[in-house]
Amino acid sequence: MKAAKKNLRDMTVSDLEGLCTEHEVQKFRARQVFKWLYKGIKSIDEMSDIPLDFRNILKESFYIGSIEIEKKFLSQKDGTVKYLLKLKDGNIIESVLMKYGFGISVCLSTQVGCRMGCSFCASTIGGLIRNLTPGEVIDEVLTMQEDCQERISNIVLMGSGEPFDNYANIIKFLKIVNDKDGLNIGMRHITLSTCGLVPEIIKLGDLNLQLTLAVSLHAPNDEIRREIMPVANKYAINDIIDACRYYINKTNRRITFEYSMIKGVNDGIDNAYELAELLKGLLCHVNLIPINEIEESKHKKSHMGRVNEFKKILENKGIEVTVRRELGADINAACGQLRKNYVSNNRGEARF
Ligand SMILES: C[S@@+](CC[C@H](N)C(=O)[O-])C[C@H]1O[C@@H](n2cnc3c(N)ncnc32)[C@H](O)[C@@H]1O
Ligand code: SF4
Repeated sequence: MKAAKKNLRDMTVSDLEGLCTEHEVQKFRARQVFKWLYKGIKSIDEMSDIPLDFRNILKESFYIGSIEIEKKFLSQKDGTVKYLLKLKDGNIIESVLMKYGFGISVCLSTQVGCRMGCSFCASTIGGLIRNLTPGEVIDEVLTMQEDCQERISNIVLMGSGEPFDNYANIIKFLKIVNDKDGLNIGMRHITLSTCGLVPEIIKLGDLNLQLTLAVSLHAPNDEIRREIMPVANKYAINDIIDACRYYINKTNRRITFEYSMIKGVNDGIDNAYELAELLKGLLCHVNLIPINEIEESKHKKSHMGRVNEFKKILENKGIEVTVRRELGADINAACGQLRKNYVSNNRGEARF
């Protein structure tokens, strides 16, 4: 049986060079083909300077990916746009476009669903359906860029899914995004957020990519973390902090710790002191986020007064803190909420 065709945007320049070698085509054609993929073409036939023979070879095994906009929601409050995007196989993902003073930032999904089971997160309801390919994540960017008619300058991998649970594809995605003939977005304009998979934090540190790593900590100790994040049964908080220290030493980059504040669970004054102690001496920044409540979870958001008290304690201990601005609050702000409301599914169990 013939293998299914692949999205040509899954290929890095070196993958395409491999293809050239395989078909005895001159290597420089690889970059030529790659360049075309980011010039807005919809078919391989539009690659006018690529010899017909090679175009035919490409057409046998590849197509140029595209994603359909299924629905679009525009926030009346701040101009944030949330998209429900339909993949080739019919799966739905959500992506968000935000306008800031410095440019346009997009928040991308890396998987269809997620298997990590965090108790406050809508993305994990229904479990993991499948990983996104590098080209599909690229196509999220291109679809939003075409729709808004402006260049996207910043990327955050903070939509549905755990990027480190799809490590190889996400590294490929980063290479393509960063390539001057790809999307030409500098690593310093990219943030990757993880729930704290220790081996992958170390592997990424070894690559020294200069992107911003955000670690979703959400608790100052293992006991509270295990209550809300099943992944904490696999990786202890001290091992995460050690991996972060390794990452900082390798890259010289400041790490962001995400701390979603849940009333009565992780927002105690003692929790703030414990967190300050845990992060003492680390090159880091803490982002406090009052959780977005979702109907499937009993968690409630912390009062703003408590969030500010928590912030002050960390600041007094010398830790840099911001309280994250809530964008698109009027259009299902919690990540995964739009998709979940659109696709009805059974709750998936985390496997730890
Ligand atoms: C959806 S996750 C995707 C990236 C990665 N899986 C992670 O957990 O860091 C991005 C961030 O959104 C946070 N998040 C998820 N659900 C939330 C909610 N209901 N309220 C506030 N933050 C939430 C996560 O904890 C994480 O910091
Ligand atoms: S917070 Fe991140 S890791 Fe946890 S369930 Fe949501 S997407 Fe997955």
